[in-house]
Amino acid sequence: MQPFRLGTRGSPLALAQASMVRAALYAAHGWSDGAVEIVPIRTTGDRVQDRALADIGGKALWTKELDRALLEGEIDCAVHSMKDVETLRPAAIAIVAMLPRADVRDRLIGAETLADIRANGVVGSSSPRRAAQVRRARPDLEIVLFRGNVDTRLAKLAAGEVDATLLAAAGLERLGRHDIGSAIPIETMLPAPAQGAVGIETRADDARAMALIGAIDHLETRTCVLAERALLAALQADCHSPVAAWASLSNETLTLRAELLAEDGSDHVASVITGPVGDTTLPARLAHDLLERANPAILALFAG
Ligand SMILES: NCc1[nH]cc(CCC(=O)O)c1CC(=O)O
Repeated sequence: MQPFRLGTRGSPLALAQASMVRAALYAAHGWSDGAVEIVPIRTTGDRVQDRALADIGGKALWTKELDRALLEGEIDCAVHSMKDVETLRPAAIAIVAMLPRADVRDRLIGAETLADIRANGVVGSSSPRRAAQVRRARPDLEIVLFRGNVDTRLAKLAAGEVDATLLAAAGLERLGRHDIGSAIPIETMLPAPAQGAVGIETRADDARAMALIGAIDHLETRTCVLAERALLAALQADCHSPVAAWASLSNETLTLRAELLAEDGSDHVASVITGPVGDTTLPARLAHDLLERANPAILALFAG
């Protein structure tokens, strides 16, 4: 039988995530070694390292080549960090499953807490959300563009290019580097929508792949992450928009928290909504509340 082909980006983090999906498929279906083939696909986002991804085409940079390979049948499914997947997906592609979510927090590397970074210090980040949240806590800090994979960033930090940087705990964990830096509490730094979640997409008309992948879905994770993505859609946020969101689920009750920030962190608006998990109006209602209370400087970054 032809192996089940699992498309992924080729970065160390992406390959680690693809291996996790392969292991989950082996466990769910009792498949033996070789039944799944990991197919690395190079994306534009992997090639361009010197500019913020928001400035060169946004999240599509990570998905375009994988979408093409999926739609043309070169792969049977595509594995993504859900954080990097555009809010609006082609109708022919379905987000079928997510692995159990990892730690959603950011980790600070180079200092124990934001308060410990030296006065007027420099923090490396290319995330509008992290930049705004850091400057809200520490308006004296300078934020400089910082991209590249985890090892590249850590090397730049070690070389003294910056005093500190921030990385998702989930990515560090998956690379076996969970000991690096210290976790920033969610109350200080609400994470990016979908942070910590690995998702798998198939063609919407491929019933076999949908069933095989559906078997490894972690429903709680998918429910929460889809609520966070629905919020982004309702906000008409793009990757320039400093937005944080985190949904959690307990006893069939969904709690969705979110925060919109001014780019320089000088202003923000935060809100939370709670309701039955089946109530699909929660994300749009939260978005409405946030946009209604946001000042013009924040509003300019949202609603298209
Ligand atoms: N934008 C890059 C990216 N996409 C997903 C992760 C981490 C893994 C995750 O959030 O699931 C990272 C690196 C980071 O933000 O530190």
